[in-house]
Amino acid sequence: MAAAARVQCHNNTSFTGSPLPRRHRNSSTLHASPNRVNFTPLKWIGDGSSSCARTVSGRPLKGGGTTTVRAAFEEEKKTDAVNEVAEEKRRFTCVMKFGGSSVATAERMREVADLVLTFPEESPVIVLSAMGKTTNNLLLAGEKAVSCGVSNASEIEELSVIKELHLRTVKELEIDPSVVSSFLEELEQLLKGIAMMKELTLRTRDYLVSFGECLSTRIFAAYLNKIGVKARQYDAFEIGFITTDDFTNGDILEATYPAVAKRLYDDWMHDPAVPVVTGFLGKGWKTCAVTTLGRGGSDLTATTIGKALGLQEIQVWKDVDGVLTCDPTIYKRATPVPYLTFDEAAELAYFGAQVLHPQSMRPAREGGIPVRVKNSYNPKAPGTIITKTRDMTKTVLTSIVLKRNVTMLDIASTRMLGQVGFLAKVFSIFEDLEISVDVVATSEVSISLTLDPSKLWSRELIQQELDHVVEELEKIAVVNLAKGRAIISLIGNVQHSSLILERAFHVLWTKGINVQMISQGASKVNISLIVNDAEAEGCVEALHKSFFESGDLSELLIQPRLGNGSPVRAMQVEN
Ligand SMILES: Nc1ncnc2c1ncn2[C@@H]1O[C@H](COP(=O)(O)OP(=O)(O)O)[C@@H](O)[C@H]1O
Ligand SMILES: N[C@@H](CC(=O)OP(=O)(O)O)C(=O)O
Repeated sequence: MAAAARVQCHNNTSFTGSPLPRRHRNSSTLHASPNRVNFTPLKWIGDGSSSCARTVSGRPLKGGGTTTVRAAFEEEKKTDAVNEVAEEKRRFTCVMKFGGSSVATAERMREVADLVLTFPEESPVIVLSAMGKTTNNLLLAGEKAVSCGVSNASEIEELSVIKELHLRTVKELEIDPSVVSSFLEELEQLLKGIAMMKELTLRTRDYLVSFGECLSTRIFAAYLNKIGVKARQYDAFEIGFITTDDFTNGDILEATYPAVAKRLYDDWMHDPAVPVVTGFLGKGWKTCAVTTLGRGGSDLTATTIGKALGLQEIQVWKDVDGVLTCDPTIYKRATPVPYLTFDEAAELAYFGAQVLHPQSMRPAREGGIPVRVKNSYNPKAPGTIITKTRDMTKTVLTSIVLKRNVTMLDIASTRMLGQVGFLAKVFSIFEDLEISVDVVATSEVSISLTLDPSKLWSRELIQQELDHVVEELEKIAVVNLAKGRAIISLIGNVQHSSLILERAFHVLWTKGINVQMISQGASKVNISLIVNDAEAEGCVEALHKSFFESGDLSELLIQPRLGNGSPVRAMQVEN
């Protein structure tokens, strides 16, 4: 990231300003001008009437007469003003998002603040998630409130955990507890309200979980101010993050980009301060109520800001050394993947790698902004850099992703409808019921597909919805429903699909595993295999050993030959 310190201006020259107000900077620099944090000392200061005048940039002025000198000086001032506006617009260089694990305690908040200050040439926008497990605790507290009775709402264990964590944090960071106290009181009132109503709607659920990010960002901004770094807290739903009204899973609307850019730039021009923005939250465009972007949605907040401000880089700081070859909690010998394309990262996230939010690559890809995944516990690790393209010549497999608890449906046509009508009808049933389909394999008269469990909120609902789906499908087909399946997604270069499949099937055959369905995504980076859930972890481990721990697979790549016998050139996958 240090390399990114040099900021590229619109006019294609570069400057090395330090717009980040920081404790090391003297206050006269900071307040040199209300609109400028970065004050470039003039090499020559005067009224421009001297015949031996030099320009502010130190170049001798052409011509000697007073009028000429003054005119040239005025001209340079104008150019400066234009450049200054260009510079001001380029004030923010990157967005730095820190997840819950990165800001779990006071100690972690201190370390994150130090980390931000380690890059003195950067001028970041900070995005934070809720501290540690706060989102989970808020959700549990809400669920308990529904049935605990008003008089017991204050005693909900998770409420005490949340209060204790945030009050301890402000105490340890030596900041004013009023930063959080009114929020904690309001949270308790909200839980009493839920207890009184005996219901927790999705809208209330979103409002409830928003307390997590509202608290963490207020604490962090107060801490930065305390250590002399001027910072300003923002609730995303107040600064233009406009979403659909799909509570718990809001989709960012286009209007967000200009609105967020305007607000952050305007505030910066008026009174520069490091923005500290709540991740995960938005405002429904019709209801004007607080929405959330789906679990892990702070990544999406960060990439949205990156695109809105046209930043140089989007950084997402996690508790792992980047995107790994598989989930380290499934198999601990996973290793970092240094480079990924947006396509690979999106596919990986969509198929269940918790490390990135599934939608978060979209704004980065649209804005052409590189995303760097780093470890806040180990900042020296290079991490993963995600870009539009990368050299895929030697890439076979990049990562293995496991999605558990998947339901598979085999749907065979009763031939009441023609081939086209059959497929259309099947998918319209899923559309009507708003059920998301993950992996599909189809023949003329039968379809096998899997349903995404995370799109359905609770277990009861899953059963209810499944019954409904089967009922509808049985009007046109014979349906076989199989629960307890898992999707193993092999993310890599599908140009080498034969090699990938040969390896994968050999490994699974050796283990006596029966693959129940296979699908190759149109994205050209994903091959999905469906196996029994109970066998899935063992499969991932065996596949990992074979693909990543037994020599360089690229050496096995046989240069494909064209018809005239010449080798195919190195391939660059375009997304
Ligand atoms: N392929 C993968 N690479 C890295 N981490 C993964 C992968 N798959 C799953 N994970 C999990 O994602 C976690 C990091 O994501 P997340 O919990 O969202 O971090 P944060 O809360 O810090 O944003 C890791 O601790 C790891 O367990
Ligand atoms: N706090 C929210 C949003 C988020 O992005 O969290 P994290 O960055 O810790 O995954 C959640 O837990 O879903």
